[in-house]
Amino acid sequence: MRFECYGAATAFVLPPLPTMPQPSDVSQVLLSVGGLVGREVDLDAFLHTLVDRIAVTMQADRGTLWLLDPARGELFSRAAHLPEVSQIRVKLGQGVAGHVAQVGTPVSLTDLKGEPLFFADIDRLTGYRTTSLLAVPLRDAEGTIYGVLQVLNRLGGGRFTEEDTDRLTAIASQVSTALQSTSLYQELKRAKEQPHAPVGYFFNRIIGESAQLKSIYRLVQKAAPTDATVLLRGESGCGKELFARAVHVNGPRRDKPFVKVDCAALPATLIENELFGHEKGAFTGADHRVPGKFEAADSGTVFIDEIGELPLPVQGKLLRVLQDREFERVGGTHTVKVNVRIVAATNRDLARMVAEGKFREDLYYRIKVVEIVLPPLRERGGDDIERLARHFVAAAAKRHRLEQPKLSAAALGRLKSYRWPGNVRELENCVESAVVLCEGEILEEHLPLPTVDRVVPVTSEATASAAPPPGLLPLAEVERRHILHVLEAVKGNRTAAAKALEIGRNTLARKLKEYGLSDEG
Ligand SMILES: Nc1ncnc2c1ncn2[C@@H]1O[C@H](COP(=O)(O)OP(=O)(O)OP(=O)(O)O)[C@@H](O)[C@H]1O
Repeated sequence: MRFECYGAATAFVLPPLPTMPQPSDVSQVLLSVGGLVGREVDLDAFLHTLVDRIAVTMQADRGTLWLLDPARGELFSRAAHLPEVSQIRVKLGQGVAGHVAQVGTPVSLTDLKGEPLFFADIDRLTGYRTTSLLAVPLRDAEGTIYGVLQVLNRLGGGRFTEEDTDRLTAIASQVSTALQSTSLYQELKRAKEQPHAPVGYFFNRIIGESAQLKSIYRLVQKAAPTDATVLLRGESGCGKELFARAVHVNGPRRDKPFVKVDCAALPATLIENELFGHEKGAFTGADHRVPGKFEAADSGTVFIDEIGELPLPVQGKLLRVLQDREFERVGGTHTVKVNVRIVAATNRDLARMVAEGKFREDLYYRIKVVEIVLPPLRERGGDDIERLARHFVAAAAKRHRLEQPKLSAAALGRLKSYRWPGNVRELENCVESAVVLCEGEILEEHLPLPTVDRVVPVTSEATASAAPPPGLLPLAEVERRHILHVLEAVKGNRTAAAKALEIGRNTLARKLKEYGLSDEG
């Protein structure tokens, strides 16, 4: 069994269930859930609501929707009351769910001690104590099993009755019908058509259905199961790290560490140390041997973010890791062998850096074995912007425990027409701010967006003009906003911001002061 943590997200913690819910009948669960399907905004949220409702209807403490990953012969928890871990995977035939998926008949258990079907490892690892359990198979329109619906711990004690089994079976058949109108169904269909393409948690936190993103999903699906080095290119905030994680969790190293090194966040002098570690006595104050990220990631993946910032001497050392999987720690002579996959990302034009002698050509070719170019948000089309915006509205409302606001047509129009220089990260921040500031409905005025998007037409003539046409921003304002965008894009890292702006850190500090922006951090 494996526990997997997808992406940066931590386990999905659900609000507590109401105590002792009133029993309601099957049609009632599905009636309420049916309404949600039509408004599927976020598949994760939808599935969790579904599991919530099922648990309440079945008077159970917890519920799990397991799905089958045919390529690996495993079941994975696609949505569950599972605050302890992100996901559980079990082999077909393993545990009650694995058994039900294999034989296709429901199982109800109460006396779990010594029960051979019960896989106690899950309880041991989560710390949850299962006292009763009911699991039924989920079948598609042709009757093929593709998952299991399971509830745990009947409220008030005792076992799940035969009537409960019938009720959960009826729910399972209706859940299957409901799922057919979600993108999950497409995912399952795809898995059937391509039996070697495993399914599950691959893109489940990546929002986007545009043609560009779909072709990227296909590329990731091809590249991930291999050990090929992947280079992700794209503007800041367009999802490079998210896709780097998708490459990792979809590959054979998914159970091993995913270790990130952000070259833009580190002074050049420290990058070598960070990647390769150092020996005791390597420099003043080095009183222990400290392993670097490559050692920490052994057997896993090292994600090198902003690889274009790597100083030339360190580039040589990285090349050796890529060629021979070995290196020496800083200040050491002992050769360390590592087994890592490398995924790198950049928003720089590496080919140009090669031409300018700033990036080693041999390293460039070594890292771009598979090159994935992520489109800027503005090129992904209005539909993807809308999907992302709705997803972020729901996520921000949940995070801040606010009622989910509506998104007015005008606000949505504005979001769709804006150019998003900071890409998805900027959209995420913009929507979050609007969710916090609005009252029940996000209007255009709640969106912290400039009234004029394009900085190009704003010239010194415009600012000098005695009567500038309305709507044109003063140059200083454009600069102020641009600095803010850049800072947001680099998560407030001033060294990285100064680099992106091609100005010194001191100049940046001066400008921040000048524009009344925080001088901190
Ligand atoms: N397709 C997407 N679906 C959902 N969230 C996304 C998507 N793309 C990006 N995000 C979110 O936007 C933010 C920025 O994404 P990420 O950090 O992966 O971008 P990046 O390209 O690596 O940025 P940088 O170059 O600045 O490091 C994150 O919070 C991420 O979760």
